[in-house]
Amino acid sequence: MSTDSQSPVLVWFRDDHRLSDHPALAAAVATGSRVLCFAVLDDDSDGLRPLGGATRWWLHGSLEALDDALRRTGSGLLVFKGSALSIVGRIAIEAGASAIFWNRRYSAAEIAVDRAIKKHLTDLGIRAHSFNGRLLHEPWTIANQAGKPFQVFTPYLRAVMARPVAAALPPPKRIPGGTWPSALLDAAIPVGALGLEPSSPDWADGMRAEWRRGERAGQEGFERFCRESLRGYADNRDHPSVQGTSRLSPHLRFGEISPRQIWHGVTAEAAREPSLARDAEKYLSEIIWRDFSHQMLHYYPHMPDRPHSSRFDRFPWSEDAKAVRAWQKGRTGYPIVDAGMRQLWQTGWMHNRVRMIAASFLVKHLLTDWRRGEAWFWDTLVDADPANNAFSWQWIAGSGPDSAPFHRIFNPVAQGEKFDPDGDYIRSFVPEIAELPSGFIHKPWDAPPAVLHAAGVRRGETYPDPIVPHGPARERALQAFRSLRSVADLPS
Ligand SMILES: Cc1cc2nc3c(=O)[nH]c(=O)nc-3n(C[C@H](O)[C@H](O)[C@H](O)COP(=O)(O)OP(=O)(O)OC[C@H]3O[C@@H](n4cnc5c(N)ncnc54)[C@H](O)[C@@H]3O)c2cc1C
Repeated sequence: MSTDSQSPVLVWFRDDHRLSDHPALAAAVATGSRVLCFAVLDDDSDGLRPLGGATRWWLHGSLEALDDALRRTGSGLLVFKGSALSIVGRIAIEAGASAIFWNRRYSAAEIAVDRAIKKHLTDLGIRAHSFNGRLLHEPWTIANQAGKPFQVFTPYLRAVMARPVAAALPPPKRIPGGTWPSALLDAAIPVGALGLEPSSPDWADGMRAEWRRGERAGQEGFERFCRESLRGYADNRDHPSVQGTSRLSPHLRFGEISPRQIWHGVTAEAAREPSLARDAEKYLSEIIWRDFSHQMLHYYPHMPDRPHSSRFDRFPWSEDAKAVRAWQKGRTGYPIVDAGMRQLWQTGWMHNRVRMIAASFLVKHLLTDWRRGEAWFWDTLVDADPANNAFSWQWIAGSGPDSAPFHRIFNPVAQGEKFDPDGDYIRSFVPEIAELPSGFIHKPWDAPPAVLHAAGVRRGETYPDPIVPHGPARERALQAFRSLRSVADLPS
């Protein structure tokens, strides 16, 4: 790739906040030109969903860490705010750039923005080069025998497993940074002035205590996972009181580690130690779920907004604001649901098994439209991801492609007893019932008065009774689902 060696080239970072395995950065450095790096906080482009509170908090630390890493390597990061379409052309012209490099994005709205920018730059004689830095395989590279996107995960998984994954690139040793023109230095906004971190009130203490943001933290987290938790992952991943999963989701969300790095790292572990094969395969299948949900969002851009299966268009959702509030605050009276919702509020993350239980409770026990839950997770998860979040909510609601059937309704007590048998997870997030013996921790309402008294629990006062009884709520959900079927079966 040749460029005018007098002119700088630009690298536009977008949710790929790392130096290693960054194909756009590597290609920019390979030109031999000076390399100027920037990011854009874009809350304004049509169709791009503004970040929620927790991801804004993460983004602050992620951009600071990226700037720091770029500075240590010879460059640095400028951050601009506004619609990318209006800003990126201006940056390229004022910087006198000969070319711009970025890693591709996959939602329809993102692609539309990128295409428009590319055209604008090309008209100006500035070359735009794009790469895959986000997925194992881009959506259009995996198709079924009819050349169509897979709708079902298992054959998709098989197709991916049969393919090689491109090697992960090393970080550049040195980036030949350049000088930004003063007009752009003036237009850029220091990360601290972007207003990404909450101030009054500052609700991020729990997240600060839980997480380190940035590439180094992501890479170290991955090494720790391989050392300590990859063995046993297939069994432990369902137990929320065990450190059994990688907790890499926010790092993957912001591209502080790439799926290729994970793929090759885990594959190498399994090659070194064949007894890890089952755990490695299970873990890689989760990384493939991530690719699959990105493929789905790419081909079905409505995924966050409306049911994929149109029969759910007329689902008789109920609007019980008080019940939704109790769910959000972790006050439903079902300890496993409440523990999950409080973990989410305190730390910005929730264990996958508990996400499934809590989401199912909202959609099926409370008959709340899954979009309400999706929006709450979007605002509160540090890993809130347009593809994974929407796809997972539709999966739970039964309206998505290859979903759990609607009539599979989790019993929150049985789920708690199965996956948190001693109640350790519940005890860490629902302290007001922590003294209950394990036999009652999942159903405090069954505990005799003496047991409640000894544990300092006053039903309905220190801890709520269930806001809906399981049996009737389950019946109501099934009834609603049946009504849908009969409506769908009517001749139109
Ligand atoms: C209702 C609901 C909403 C969800 N919303 C999100 C979201 O906004 N962002 C998000 O990253 N994940 C989401 N998930 C998927 C999953 O819960 C998280 O990816 C996982 O809990 C993250 O923890 P981990 O990194 O320790 O996972 P691990 O078990 O260590 O998995 C490794 C990685 O694989 C990917 N992955 C794992 N499970 C899934 C899955 N079911 N679908 C797609 N990718 C997966 C993630 O990138 C994850 O970091 C959601 C699940 C549910 C049920």
